[in-house]
Amino acid sequence: MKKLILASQSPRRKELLKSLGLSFQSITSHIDEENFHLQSPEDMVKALAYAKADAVSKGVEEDAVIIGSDTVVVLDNKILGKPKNKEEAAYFLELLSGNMHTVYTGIAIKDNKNSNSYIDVEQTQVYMKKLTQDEIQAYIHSNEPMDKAGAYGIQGLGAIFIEKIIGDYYSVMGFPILKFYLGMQSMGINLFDVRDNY
Ligand SMILES: Cc1cn([C@H]2C[C@H](O)[C@@H](COP(=O)(O)OP(=O)(O)OP(=O)(O)O)O2)c(=O)[nH]c1=O
Repeated sequence: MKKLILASQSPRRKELLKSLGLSFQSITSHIDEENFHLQSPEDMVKALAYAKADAVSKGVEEDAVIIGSDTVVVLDNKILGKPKNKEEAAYFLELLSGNMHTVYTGIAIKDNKNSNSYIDVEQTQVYMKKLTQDEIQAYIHSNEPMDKAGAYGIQGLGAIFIEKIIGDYYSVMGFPILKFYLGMQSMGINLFDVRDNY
């Protein structure tokens, strides 16, 4: 039976995959994300998602399917990853305040048995309300921004700042569920069978 492996340490990705009723193991990949910064956001998140899956695939058994994902926030051609400190989190939130930005999430699935892979990217537009300095500081104080691309979490307290989104909510959270389903399908793996048998 094939084994499902999530090449991620992200609690959000684990939670979303779990919500589909899938059993999986998660293994953290150690990729130097700095090497991927010169490309377009689409290419960057696809390359990073694949690099994470590929790195983990090398250390696991042949009969495994490995899933990698990567998320960035983009505003006016500026790529915002995870803030390095609270000052950078405040800077990111000031940029996003009152504006529309795009969240890009790449997904890669690699079947270790035949080396087949699927790589895709989802884009979602997010509209954030105008934030006051007090709101920015109070939000940073909650600590929620620190491990998240763009310094906010749509699924947590950050939800209070979101006016609307156009696109896939789960992709903003870090894992594009529909693309995952379609990707598995394109590789000849039926998620309904996986739920029951893996
Ligand atoms: C925009 C946004 C991002 N995020 C998160 C999803 C990702 O975990 C994180 C972006 O960082 P990533 O570098 O994509 O992933 P990660 O380092 O958390 O985990 P791994 O590389 O092991 O898979 O930002 C939210 O949780 N909510 C949001 O609204």
